[in-house]
Amino acid sequence: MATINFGGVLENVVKRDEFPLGKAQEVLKNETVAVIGYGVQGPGQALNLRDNEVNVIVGQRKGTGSWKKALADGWEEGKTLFTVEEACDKATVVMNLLSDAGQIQAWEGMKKHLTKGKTLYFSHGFGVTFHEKTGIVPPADVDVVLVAPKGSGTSLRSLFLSGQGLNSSYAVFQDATGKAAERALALGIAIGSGYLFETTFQKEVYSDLTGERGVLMGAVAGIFEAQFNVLRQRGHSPSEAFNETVEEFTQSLMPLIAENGMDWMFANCSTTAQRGALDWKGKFREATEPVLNELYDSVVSGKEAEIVIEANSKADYRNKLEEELNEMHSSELWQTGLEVRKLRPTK
Ligand SMILES: NC(=O)c1ccc[n+]([C@@H]2O[C@H](COP(=O)([O-])OP(=O)(O)OC[C@H]3O[C@@H](n4cnc5c(N)ncnc54)[C@H](O)[C@@H]3O)[C@@H](O)[C@H]2O)c1
Ligand SMILES: CC(C)(O)[C@@H](O)C(=O)O
Ligand SMILES: [Mg+2]
Ligand SMILES: [Mg+2]
Repeated sequence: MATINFGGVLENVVKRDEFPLGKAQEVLKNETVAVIGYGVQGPGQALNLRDNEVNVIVGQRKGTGSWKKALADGWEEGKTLFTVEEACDKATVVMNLLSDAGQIQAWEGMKKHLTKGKTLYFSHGFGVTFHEKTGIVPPADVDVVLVAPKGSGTSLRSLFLSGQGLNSSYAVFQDATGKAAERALALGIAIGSGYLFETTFQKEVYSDLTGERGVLMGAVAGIFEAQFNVLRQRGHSPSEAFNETVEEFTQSLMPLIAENGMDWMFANCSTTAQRGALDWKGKFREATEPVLNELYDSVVSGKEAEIVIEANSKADYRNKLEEELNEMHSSELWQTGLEVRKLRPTK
């Protein structure tokens, strides 16, 4: 553990140099780790574990698109690729990476195989925190831990391959063996996390649901649409509206924020831009803070969880999501984006 001063607040975090991969491999050397679910997070975590020489198998519904993806990634049926229940039976560490709604449907079948001393792992606090809605109550004699990468499974894999890492939070919900924290950290390192920060299942799900509905996805999508619409309605061309809203943000200014913070990005823009942005930033904060509080309340009350469970438990939930994504894809904003991306010079 390292104690880091985050802008005046001291926090303990776990870095790779204190919990090196060798230590993680040692902790996991006698374990059979089953990654259950091969959607987005499943492949990222399973492939990183495999490359880190952890004994890992995959459990997935047979015949699905995800099953085919697992085969294409080199998992072998009957050797390293099994049905969900078979994999849970073989495993000593069960990594539940089914979709959050899928976890409800699969729970009774999985629970049978969670025998004394095994570890049950999640990458979200959803199922356990909202147990009244999900029915997910782990047996008392298993360790229950969480490692939640703060980003897409796709980035978890690509950052691993480029030698970097995605930060993750970790939590222990139940320590039946006295080894739960060590196991969580070992798994966190072995899946390719950058640094790990401690949380609880409840705090993880509250912050995660807020973040993705807010700044990370919902808010950014909404504010892009709003500004693009205003510029188009005021007579600007698609090129101008898109470049001034999205392309400049992702290609020029966002990387500067990532590199050295917001003030650094501001400092690399004109004094004209800095003056105006500093003046308008407060208005945007005031306009959005009530919306974010409304969102947080909706998360805490369980309403967001209910919406997700209700929508994503339907047989055709994927079609419905795809339809909505297609609508986004075919909008003038994102069709402009499609063409603008093609116009990016290549080496
Ligand atoms: N997507 C991400 O990058 C990401 C990031 C951090 C945390 N998480 C968390 O990780 C977990 C997995 O998320 P995901 O986005 O990879 O999931 P996903 O939506 O891609 O689904 C994963 C798999 O679940 C399977 N599945 C769905 N319903 C099922 C059922 N009833 N029985 C058996 N299998 C079923 C699907 O076949 C799919 O392969 C979730 O808890 C999620 O909140 C995801
Ligand atoms: C990648 C995200 C948004 O961070 C994750 O929380 C998810 O649910 O997919
Ligand atoms: Mg999430
Ligand atoms: Mg998240």
